[in-house]
This record gives sequence, structure tokens and C-alpha cells, in this order.
Amino acid sequence: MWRDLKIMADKAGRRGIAPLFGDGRAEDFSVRADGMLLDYSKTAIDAEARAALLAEAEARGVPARREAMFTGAHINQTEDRAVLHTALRNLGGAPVIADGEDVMPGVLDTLARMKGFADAVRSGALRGAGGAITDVVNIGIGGSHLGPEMTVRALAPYADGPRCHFVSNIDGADITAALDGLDPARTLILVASKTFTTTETMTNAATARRWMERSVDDPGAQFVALSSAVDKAAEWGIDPARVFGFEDWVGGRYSIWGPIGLSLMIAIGSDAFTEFLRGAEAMDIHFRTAPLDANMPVMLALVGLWHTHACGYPTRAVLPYDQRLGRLPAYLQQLEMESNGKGVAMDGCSLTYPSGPVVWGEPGTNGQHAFYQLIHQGTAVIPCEFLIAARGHEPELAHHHRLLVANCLAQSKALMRGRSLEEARALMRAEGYRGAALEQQARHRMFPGGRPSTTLIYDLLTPYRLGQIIALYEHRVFVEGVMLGINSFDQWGVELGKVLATDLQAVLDGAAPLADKDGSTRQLVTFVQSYSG
Ligand SMILES: O=P(O)(O)OC[C@H]1O[C@H](O)[C@H](O)[C@@H](O)[C@@H]1O
Repeated sequence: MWRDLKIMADKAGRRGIAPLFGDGRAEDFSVRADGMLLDYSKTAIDAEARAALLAEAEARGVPARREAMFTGAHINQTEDRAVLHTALRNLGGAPVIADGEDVMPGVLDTLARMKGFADAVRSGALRGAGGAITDVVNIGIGGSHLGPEMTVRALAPYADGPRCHFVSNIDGADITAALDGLDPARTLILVASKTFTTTETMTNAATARRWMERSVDDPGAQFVALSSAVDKAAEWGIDPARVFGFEDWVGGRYSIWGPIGLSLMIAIGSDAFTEFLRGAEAMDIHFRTAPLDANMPVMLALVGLWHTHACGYPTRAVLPYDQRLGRLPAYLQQLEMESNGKGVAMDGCSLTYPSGPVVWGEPGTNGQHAFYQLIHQGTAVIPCEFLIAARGHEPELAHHHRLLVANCLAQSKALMRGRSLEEARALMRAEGYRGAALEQQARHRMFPGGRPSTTLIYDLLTPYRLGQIIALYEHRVFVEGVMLGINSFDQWGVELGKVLATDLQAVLDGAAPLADKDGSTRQLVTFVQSYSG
């Protein structure tokens, strides 16, 4: 399929984007879903390319695969598991069968327990040794960290509960900074780990327990576990009543909707958390029922595939014009790159085309004053994905928000439009340049244009909207994975480094020899040892 699409992309590349605009293009090359608008008109996709992409989505079985996911088939084939994070926000409670059993009673029961617990923490009914809980520390990494951290920051205007802090890195600097200034007797520690074996999390949790033990008689009373490995959490010493479990059909990077979201629920309250789930549920219903050409996750995926696989652009930038979405790019890096960064297809054969793209980004307008130079004039084309709310949460600073919106819209326009050499010459002439100096200056000030972007716009970043947005990206990743023929739900690529780290830890501890390591590793270890004594 990529060959035909590449031919179309070459043709589209020569034509550019701006000339496509005629009556109705913006509306035609946009998708609306429940209060959100995705405008992909500033891409080189035309009606022919879109029809070809949609035909491929059908041919590759996206609708059937989607149904298989929602109905509990073991689509995570390498781990022989269902993929049912959607069940965690199936608030209607309609049965969802996995391995012959309806998972919904368990899901709703855990949600009710989470609500009871979060409400008690927030009201002060559940107290620490020193009184009501003032601070919550979530210790986790990867999917057990990025979701909580990103969403708590995104929904800060709704956060009226205890303060939330996040520890992820094995670097002692992280937990030192997080615990600094906290009163152990009024702090609740959430140990968030699907497997309850992850080195970083278990090391940080043990450090937090020692910190707690120094000032609290019953430290266990101030720990909670969020995990699939309920027995391991109990072995670690956490009261089973304080363990919130989930099943193996919830992937780590898809886990914010259940127990891993407890810090968010404590921060914003159970009603706002329910709204967050409702937004995701609305996106699930849209994804499952909307025709492909009016289906936001499908169209976002097809735009992504067009850029990566037809146009050959190896990265994409996520550019939220929302300071509170500052961790969205990092969250999406895990979601997209851990899901679709695979070198083999489902059947184990090597891909003959690229895997999913590199995802990166920073909030606007900050990025404009840093890396946008390359986006506008560098030799690589970077498709940009802008996100912006029509309104901000600071009505008294509405003029800030107008400037924010103006900048966001200006960037996508500038990328598309560019500035021709002729226009640059006219500018330089107006500034008094002549001859060779004029020509030279003009060449530096021209912009190639024709650079693609999408814009996702919504009214206000509420819990409901954030739920929709995350679910939108989850389903986008799913569709891209299906179209690439890969398993988006395993992550074998993170294993080797973990194994070798254990091996090297033994070397650094002096319990294993260094001699059999490669020359570079020997040199680096020797350097470290020369300083650590
Ligand atoms: O939640 P945990 O079991 O502690 O796992 C934390 C993270 O570590 C792993 O290495 C995976 O790459 C991630 O997908 C996962 O989210």
C-alpha cells in the first residue's frame, strides 16, 4: 500500500498545501466529535489520498480489529492477553467478556472502593498519624507515573484535595526533592506498579518506607498499593484493604483510568474523576460507531501514517498551546513509541517499512523561542500537531489567552504558507538592502512553506475533555498499529536494558567480575570506581 501512497505523496509534495484551499476544504478536511474539532486541512492530503487511506483502513481490517479489542479478544498476541482498558471507563456497565467472564462487576467494584478511599482522604475521615492527609506521593514509573503526573498537572484548576507529588526516577535526587519538606505523619504514599517488581519503584518505595519509619509508629498505615500483583503488594507489607488491583488486560501505558489514577482522583475528587472517565467513554463510543471518514481517532491515525509512511517524515511534534499539558508530549512518547516502536510484524517477520514515528514536543509558546526555527526552516519536515482550548482557566487574563490562540494559529498558517523568495526580496528592499546583500539576506528570510500540521481545538480543558483527548490518542495508536500490522500492546524492547542493568549492578557492587565486559563498559566502570572508592 505504501508504494501507491508514496506516489500520491510525491505529487502532493510538489503541489504544496495552500493551493488545495478552495470552498469548503477546512470543513471537509476536519472531524468533529462531541465538542472537539480536529482540523487536518493544513496537510497535503487531498480527496484522492484520503480515499486511498480509508480504503487501506478497511482492507487492513481496522473495524474488525477494533471490535475484537472492545469485546475482549486476545489481540495482544505475544502476551496472549485481551486489551480492555476501555472497560475501565465503561460507566454504563454493559457486560464486557474476557476469557468467558464479565469483567464489569470487578471494574465497578474497584472504582467504588477507589471513590470511597479518595473521598475519605479528601474529607479528612482517613487520617495519617499526624492528622488529615496534606500530601500524596505517587511512586511509579512509565505508565504508573506519566499518566498520573500528566493528568494531575493538566487538571490543576480542579485540584482541591491534598497536594500530589510524583517520584519515578531511580536517581536519588528525585525522591529527595519530592519528600523534601513533607510531614511524614500527614503524607500518604501510593506505590504504583502493575507488576510490583520494577526496580525503580521498589527501590523508591523502600526508601520512602524508611523515611516514614523514622517518624511514624505504624508506617504501613500510610502506604497504598496500586497493582495487578495484589499478593506481592501484600507480601511487601501493605494492608490488603489498601491494595487496589487491576487485571493484566490493562496495559501500563493505558492504566490511568483505574487504580493507577488514584492520585488524580484524590486531587480532583471522585465526581471530577468520573467526568474524566465519561470523556474517555464518549470517545470510545465515537471510535466504535462513527464511520471511518468521520471518526476522529481513525482520521488522526491516517494523517499520521500519511506523514510517516507516505511522505517519509520520521518524527512528529506534539505542540500543546496549554502550559498545563506540559507533560502531554512525554505521556504520548510512551503511549506511541512503546506501542508502535516495533521492528517486526505480528507474525514475527521484519517490517519492510518504518515502525511508528519519533514523537516529541513542548508546549507553545515556549517552543517558538527554541526549536521552531528548525520546524520552519530546517531541512527536515516535521508534521506538527497543535492542541488549543478556545478558553483558558484564567478569565481575568483573557488577553493572555487571546495571544496564546493567535500564536498557535499563526504558527500553523506560517508553516503552511511560508514566505517566498520574491516576498523576502521585497521585504529586504523595503529595509534598504540592494544588490548582492539583498539577495543574500532574502535567502535567509524565506520560508519553504508547505509544512503540514493538524489542530485539535476544544472549548476548555475540563476533566471530560482531557478524558476524550487521551482516549483519542490511545485509539489513534491502535489504528496505526493495526495498519502497520504490529502488536501495539507489548514492549519487549525495554527488557534487554533491564537485564543488563542487573548484571552491571552486580559488577558495581563488587559481586561480579568486570573482566568479561566489553572495552567501553570496562573503561566507564573503571572511571566510576575511581571516584566511588
Ligand atoms: O507498572 P510497572 O509494572 O512498575 O511498570 C512500569 C513500566 O515499566 C516497564 O518497563 C514498561 O516499559 C512500562 O510499560 C511500564 O509502564
